[in-house]
Amino acid sequence: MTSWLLEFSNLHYTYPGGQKSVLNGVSLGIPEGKKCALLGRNGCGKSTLFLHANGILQPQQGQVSWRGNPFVYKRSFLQEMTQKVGLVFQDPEHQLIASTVSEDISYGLFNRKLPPEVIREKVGNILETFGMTELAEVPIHHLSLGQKRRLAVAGVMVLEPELLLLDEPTAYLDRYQTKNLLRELDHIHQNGTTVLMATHDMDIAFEWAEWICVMDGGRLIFAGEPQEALAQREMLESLHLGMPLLAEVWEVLPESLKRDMGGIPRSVEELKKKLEAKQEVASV
Ligand SMILES: Nc1ncnc2c1ncn2[C@@H]1O[C@H](COP(=O)(O)OP(=O)(O)OP(=O)(O)O)[C@@H](O)[C@H]1O
Repeated sequence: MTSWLLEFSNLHYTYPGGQKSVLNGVSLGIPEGKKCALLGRNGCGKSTLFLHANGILQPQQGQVSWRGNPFVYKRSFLQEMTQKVGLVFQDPEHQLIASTVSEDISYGLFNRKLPPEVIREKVGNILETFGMTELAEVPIHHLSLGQKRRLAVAGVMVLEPELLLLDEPTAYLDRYQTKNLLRELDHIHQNGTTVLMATHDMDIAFEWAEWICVMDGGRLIFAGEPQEALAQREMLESLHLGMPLLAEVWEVLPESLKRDMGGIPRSVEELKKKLEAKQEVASV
C-alpha cells in the first residue's frame, strides 16, 4: 500500500461570502519521496487545496492528515505543520517581504528564534545551493522574475520542510529558467524532500513528475504514474491540458521503431539517446 505523506480526504471548502463551493469532496494523497504534479484547468481549486496543506485554510468538511494523523487546528500543531510543509505561492511578490535577498531568506529563521550564527550559516549555505551568493545584498525589487521565484523557493527550503508545494512555479519563466528551476527541484528531491508542483503544463508534468494528479471542479479525477496518464487522452483533452508533445510524436513513429524503443521517452534527451542507439545498431 502507498504511504501518503499528506492526505486530503473528502475536503469541502467555500470561501467566506463565496457563491460556489471550490472544493467538492477532493481526496488526494501525496506519496512520500516522490516528485508529483497536480494538473487542472484554471479555477479548479489547486491553490485552494494547497492552502489546506499546512492549515492556512481549514476544511468545512473532510480531513487533512500528516503521516496518517489528522490535523488539529490549534496553534502549536499548525506551527509544526508550517515547518514540515513549505508552500511557494504562485506570485513570488506575495511571498517576498524583506528588502534584500539575504534578509528575506533569514526571515523565517529569525521567527524560529535561532541563534544569529546558525542563521548566518544556513543563509550562506542556501544562497550557495541556489547560486545566489552574489545576490545576497541585492534589493528584492532589482531581481528578475526568475530570480524572485528562485528566492521564494530558497526562502522556503532554508526551513528544511519535508514536503515542498509549489504553485505554478514555471509560469512566465523562459525555457532556460524553467530547466534551471526543475534541476533545482530535482536536487531538493534527491536530498529527501517530497515535492508537489501545480502546473498547467503537461510536458513538464510528463517529463519531470513520478506521480500525476488531475483535479476538476474541486475533485480529484485521476491519480497515477505518468505512463498511466497517457491512457487518459480524452480526459486530458477535455480539460485543455492536452497530451505531452512526446506522446504526440510517438503516435506518428513507425511501429517497428516504437517496438525497438520500448516505451514513450519521457524527455527529448531520452528520445535522442534512443534514436542514436538505434542508428548505431543499424550501422554495425
Ligand atoms: N480568496 C478568495 N475568495 C473568494 N474566492 C476565491 C478566493 N481565492 C480563490 N477563489 C475562487 O476559488 C476558485 C478556485 O480558485 P483556485 O485559485 O483555488 O484555483 P486554481 O486551480 O489554483 O486556478 P489557477 O490554475 O487559475 O491558479 C476560483 O473560482 C477563484 O475565483
